[in-house]
Parts: sequence; structure tokens; C-alpha cells
Amino acid sequence: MAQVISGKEIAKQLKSELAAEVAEFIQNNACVPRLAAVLVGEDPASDVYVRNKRKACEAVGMESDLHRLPAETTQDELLTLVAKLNKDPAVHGILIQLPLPPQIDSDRVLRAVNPAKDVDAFHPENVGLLVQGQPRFLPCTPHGVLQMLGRSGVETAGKHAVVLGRSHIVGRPLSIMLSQPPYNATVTICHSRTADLASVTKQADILIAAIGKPKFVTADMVKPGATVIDVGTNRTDDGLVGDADYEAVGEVAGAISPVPGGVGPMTITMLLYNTLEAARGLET
Ligand SMILES: Nc1nc(=O)c2c([nH]1)NC[C@@H]1CN(c3ccc(C(=O)N[C@@H](CCC(=O)O)C(=O)O)cc3)C=[N+]21
Ligand SMILES: [Mg+2]
Repeated sequence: MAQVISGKEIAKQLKSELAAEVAEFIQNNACVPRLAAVLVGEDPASDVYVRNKRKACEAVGMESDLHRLPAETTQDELLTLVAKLNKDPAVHGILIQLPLPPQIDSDRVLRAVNPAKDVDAFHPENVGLLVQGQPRFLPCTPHGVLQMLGRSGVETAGKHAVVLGRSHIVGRPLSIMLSQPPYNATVTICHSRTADLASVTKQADILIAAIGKPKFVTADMVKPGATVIDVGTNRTDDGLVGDADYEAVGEVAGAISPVPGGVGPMTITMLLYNTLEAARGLET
């Protein structure tokens, strides 16, 4: 059976490191890092995520506010709130929980967030900086995946990393980061239109499953000994299921991350990291 890469355990370790850094920051600056989370409408999954994010803030000694808006909120109303948070000097990080209701243009709203407070790293300015190798914030899920690899001793330099999925939140930025120093992997992105997908994924030393389809990655798609990181969070009748068939893939892989207890807790932890970075940005 493969080595289990426990995001939950690595996140615990990271949070204890962060708690010490937050305490030191508060001591030196007489200011507590603060995250403003914006939640529009009623989505049970979003509720859980936002609650977990706020609990995690509290656990490392940071403040968080929840701005809960009704499902019928207009774009202008949301933009007015964003403008207020942008200006509020007590707010260091702003998180607009996705998805937003259909009457709202998400890209328009994400562009309105002050890039210096954009702890999700979704603003085009921050995406551009990342692509140029000068990131301001690292996007949370990709950063979490890279921390899981690094802290499990998985070498990336010179290895073939195959990223399955091209979303703007995970696959695309992660593929860029893996190709850059200090990771220096050889990267292939595949997606729903890739021909002969299994022949590509089978070449991966590191396989990132971020396609959003339950148990999509099967054992025959994985090279023996490969590292598999499962980014999927699919809600099914069997509960939360990853993008990989964990049991079968675990027989072939050298290391694999579970769902739950894998990338999810790391995503939240890297958000805390970015909120501290945003607060530190005020010093300079
Ligand atoms: N602006 C924005 N930023 C995000 O980072 C963002 C978002 N919107 N919208 C939704 C996705 C999804 N996401 C997850 C965070 C934590 C877990 C997580 O902690 N999962 C636990 C299980 C939690 C459960 O039981 O539901 C685990 O995998 O162990 C999962 C998914 C962040 N997202
Ligand atoms: Mg995030």
C-alpha cells in the first residue's frame, strides 16, 4: 500500500508554525491579522467551508468577520461591500466565497478586490505576477499541494508532473508553479479533451487529480510508484469523494493523498498564511 500523504497532519504542523508567527506579529505590530469572508446566498457546502476557515483563523490567533448577504444581493450591493472592505485598514484579507449567485458577474467582483488584500490570489494582477514568477500571494489550493509534496519529501525538480484539470483556481496556476523554480518540474496539463488520457497520466511521476469527477483516476492510469495528489471534493451519496479511486490507486502508487483529510485542510491553512502575509504587507 502507498504512503499516505495526510494533508490534515501537515496542516496541523503548519498551523502550529503559523500560530507562533501570528503571536510574534501581534507583539511587534499591536495589530491582529484580520480576514473578511463574504458569503452570498445559502449553499450548505459554502457554509461549511467558511465556518472551517473562520475556525482556523481563530485557532492561529487571527480575527475573522463573516459578511453574510442574501441570495438576491445585486452586483452593485456586493461591489459596495467590497469597496468598504478595501478601504477598511483593520481588514487585511478579503475572501469572496465562490460560487456566487447567477445574477452576479464573479470576474467583475474579483477584479474589484484590492489586490493587496486578495488572499485567494484570484485578481488578474496577482495572477499576472504569479505567471511572471514574482507572486504577491500564492493561490491557496496549489500552494497547499506544493507544501504537501515538499513536506513529504517528494522531489519535483526534473520530474514529470501531470496536472489533470485546467481550472483557474487549481490546475492552471498549479501547473505554472510546478514548472517554475524552486519546483522545476516538467509539466503536462491534461483535460476533458485530451486524447488517450491514460497514456499521458501513466507517464507521471507526480499526478495531480483536479478534474472534479468522482473516482475518475483509476489504477490503470497510474505509473507504479507515482505520487498522486487528489484535489477532488465531490459530494456524492457516498459522502465526500476524491477524483481518484483511492483504494485501487493506492495499490499502484508510491504515495497518495486521501479525501477527506488531504488537500482540503491545506487549502484553508494556506489562506491563513496569506492573511498573515497581507497583514505584513502593511509594514513595508
Ligand atoms: N473564494 C474561494 N476560495 C476558496 O478557497 C474556495 C472557494 N471560494 N469556494 C469553494 C472551494 C472549495 N474549498 C475547500 C476548502 C476546504 C475544504 C476542506 O477542508 N475539506 C475537508 C472536508 C470538509 C467537509 O467535510 O466538507 C477535507 O477535505 O478534509 C474543501 C474545499 C475552498 N474553496
Ligand atoms: Mg482559498
